[in-house]
Amino acid sequence: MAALTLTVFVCLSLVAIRWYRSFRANLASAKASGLPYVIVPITNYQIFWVFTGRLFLVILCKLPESWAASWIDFVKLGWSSRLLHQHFTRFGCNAFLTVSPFSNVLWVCDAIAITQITSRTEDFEKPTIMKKILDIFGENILTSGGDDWGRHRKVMSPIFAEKHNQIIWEESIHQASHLRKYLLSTHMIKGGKIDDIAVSLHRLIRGFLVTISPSKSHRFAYQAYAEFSSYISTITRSKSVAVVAKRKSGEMDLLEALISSNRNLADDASHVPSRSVLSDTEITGNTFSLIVAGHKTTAQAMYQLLALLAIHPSIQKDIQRSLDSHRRIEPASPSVDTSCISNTVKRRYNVQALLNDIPGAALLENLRLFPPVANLPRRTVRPQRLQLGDGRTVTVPADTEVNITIGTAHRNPNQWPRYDLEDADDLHKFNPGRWMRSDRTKEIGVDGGHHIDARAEERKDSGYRRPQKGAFLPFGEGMRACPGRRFARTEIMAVLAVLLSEHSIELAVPELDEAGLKALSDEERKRVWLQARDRAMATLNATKGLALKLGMKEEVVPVKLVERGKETFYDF
Ligand code: HEM
Repeated sequence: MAALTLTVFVCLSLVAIRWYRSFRANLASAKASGLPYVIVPITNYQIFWVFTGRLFLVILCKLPESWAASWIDFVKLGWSSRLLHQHFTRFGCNAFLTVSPFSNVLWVCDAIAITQITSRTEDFEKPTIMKKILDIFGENILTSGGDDWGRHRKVMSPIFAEKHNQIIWEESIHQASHLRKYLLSTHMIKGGKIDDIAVSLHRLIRGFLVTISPSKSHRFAYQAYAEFSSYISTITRSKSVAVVAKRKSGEMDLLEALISSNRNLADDASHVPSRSVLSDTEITGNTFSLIVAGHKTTAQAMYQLLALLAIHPSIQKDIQRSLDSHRRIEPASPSVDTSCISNTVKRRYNVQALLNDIPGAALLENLRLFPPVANLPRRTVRPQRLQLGDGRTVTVPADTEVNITIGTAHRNPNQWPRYDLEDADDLHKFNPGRWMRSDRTKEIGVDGGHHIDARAEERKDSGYRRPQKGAFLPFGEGMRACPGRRFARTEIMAVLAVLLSEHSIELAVPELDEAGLKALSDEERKRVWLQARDRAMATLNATKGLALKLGMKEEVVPVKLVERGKETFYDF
């Protein structure tokens, strides 16, 4: 027993010495960096903290405020989405370091610095923690780096081509028509908790693939993993067969296009080294990456936009007017037959016209306020010089975890013009008008920012005001920017067209049925509406970053779909 105690004591002492040394080194490099810094006991990047932090936080939160006030926020996941600019203001800088025995973390919402970080992909690389989590079905575009990433991107690029937009539009219209039918039959999306496969996958990782664990959730997670693996393999095999038949006709869906692109490179192996071709496992990994990168992000953006429109009926009206004005004149009756909505809407709208008008501006404003990807993680291997917007040049130490806080960058008062000069809270408000070049009613003062176009490609297809480069990046920036952004925008426009051309989305009040709502006096109705609106806004504001959702159940805003003109709350 004494020997065991001694061994444990020696081991713990060695670990403590190691941590102390590493802390000293991290502190010294933070001091030399020229950046403000704060000392914290742990970083969110420690995998064991990601999964157990909530337990320890219960204890840490009981510490006297004088001990913990300076650092407690930084050990909580998603602090930047909740507190936004608060700590940046405290440090008087749009970038600062947290220093711990494990690593230094750079938190940054400075547009000039962000642009350098996202463009210097070798200096600021993707961290390996993502790799451990997202490689479970095979290496893929999300987790690879350097030449390997180039290989994945090259094989995948044909599936993001403009010509596939039509498939996306049509399929989205089709799916949205089902959603519309569902909403009309069940009356509302009930407020409640979200659960999905991502939760199961998260549990799987947390359970360290424990197939024989006594925990029900671990076993459920393993089952989800096994079923999903088998689903992806089956679908990939069947698509491989389909590709052979469809290769000439050019009528391939996205997965078929991916497989075909890989085969084309394989056929061309005499000109291209064969290592540019993806293995079967990598194809499976990339199929999974599309689901991870494309599904949750777009679903989240769509949900938030619908909730915001239910909270802002007058903006919803503007969108409906825009849908009306962009509706092509049909030779047949303009009234919509519910059974064939997909065909009518498919023919009626031009997605680009919608993107260029209020619906597109509302989407941008939604992505500004609630970017589905809240943080972009990067990492330095060597010390890196970085220029900040205030003119200073600092040195980010080697082995620093870099965290671009997108949500904070999107509401950074130093980089964003105010739309409404009289409203101090303007940047926290949903105001699609701020994007419209034609809306010159309230011209804006910019503190240190300029209106310059972020991407030539996006400039081409929109008449929007563009914020300073690095200040708006819901789809990332630089070489690793989201290749699916056009898809996402098309999908979301299709959903708006199907749901809002003949109907309105309204906040639901689960505690009152239709009869109860009808019986209310105007004054009571207004009170109920204001309460529902404040509750809904609080729910949206409490939404944390997407990555966090992998392990958490979140409240959603309850909404319902009603015929246009028969809304309960439309006149407030
Ligand atoms: C509103 C919806 C979406 C948002 C907000 C979004 C956001 C992002 C962001 C921020 C990144 C960059 C990550 C980084 O730099 O670390 C990214 C990358 C990526 N996205 Fe999206 N995305 C969306 C939809 C989609 C869709 C629909 C697809 C596919 C169909 C997709 C596929 C990808 C892929 C493959 C990457 C990795 C690119 C690379 O590393 O080269 N995304 N996305």
